[in-house]
Amino acid sequence: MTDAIVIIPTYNEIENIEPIIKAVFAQDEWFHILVVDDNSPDGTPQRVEALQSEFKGKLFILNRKKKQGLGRAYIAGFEWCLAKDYAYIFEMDADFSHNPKDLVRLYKACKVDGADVAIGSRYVKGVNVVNWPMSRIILSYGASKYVRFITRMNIHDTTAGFVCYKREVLEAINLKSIKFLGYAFQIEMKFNAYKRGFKIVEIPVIFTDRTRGKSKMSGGIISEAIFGVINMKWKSFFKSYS
Ligand SMILES: Nc1nc2c(ncn2[C@@H]2O[C@H](COP(=O)(O)OP(=O)(O)O[C@H]3O[C@H](CO)[C@@H](O)[C@H](O)[C@@H]3O)[C@@H](O)[C@H]2O)c(=O)[nH]1
Repeated sequence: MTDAIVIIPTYNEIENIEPIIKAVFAQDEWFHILVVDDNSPDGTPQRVEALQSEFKGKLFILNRKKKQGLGRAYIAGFEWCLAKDYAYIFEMDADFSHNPKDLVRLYKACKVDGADVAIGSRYVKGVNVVNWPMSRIILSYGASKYVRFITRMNIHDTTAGFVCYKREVLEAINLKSIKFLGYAFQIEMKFNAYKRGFKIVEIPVIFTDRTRGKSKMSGGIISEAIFGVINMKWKSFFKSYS
């Protein structure tokens, strides 16, 4: 019986979805996968469904009606996983920017070494990013520094999207209260775990930019993060995290 599931959010990932599913199952035969798709028009959900008979009982898909952002997709995925009895719930991109081989390192950090949240971190020592344009590195690294300054969280990679959460963390966070839609969602989740005193560790990983398909990064996602973080910190003065 497995205790771990990897959530992979997808929007138009037809070129990546089959290889990433196979790469995850190749790491650990016990991992399950939940793909959360926002009605991708490129056939991503149909490709997942076609693979379900090959990976019976361990590959699941949550089909959502329309594109509502990374945050909403993950919240729906977390709720799905919490309704089952998974103890370790992962976030991972579909596009191989996160190396599936690192899944086991994050898993062990939680299961063996006792972390509540294990972050696959690009910025523990310097910048471990391959093939990103300089503008994107500056944006991401700058965002992490900015968030660290505003929130005072002792985390280097606050926007990381490669994370293992212990079930208890997701149960403690009021998921309905998580408002951000884009990558700021990643910051809000970590802030909530940090405020509640959960043990958060950063496992150094190398992030490699996608070679297939397109990033969904947009100006709206950036401004949500810039202004949203200040708002989140301000509201935290009046909020109880117990
Ligand atoms: N279901 C769904 N999935 C989405 C949506 N937007 C993005 N995704 C999926 O979420 C994953 C990450 O999206 P990308 O658009 O590839 O992200 P990125 O630009 O490479 O951004 C990376 O860096 C961010 C900032 O550091 C991270 O916050 C982010 O998680 C990711 O690792 C991919 O699997 C993509 O298909 C959405 O609205 N809905």
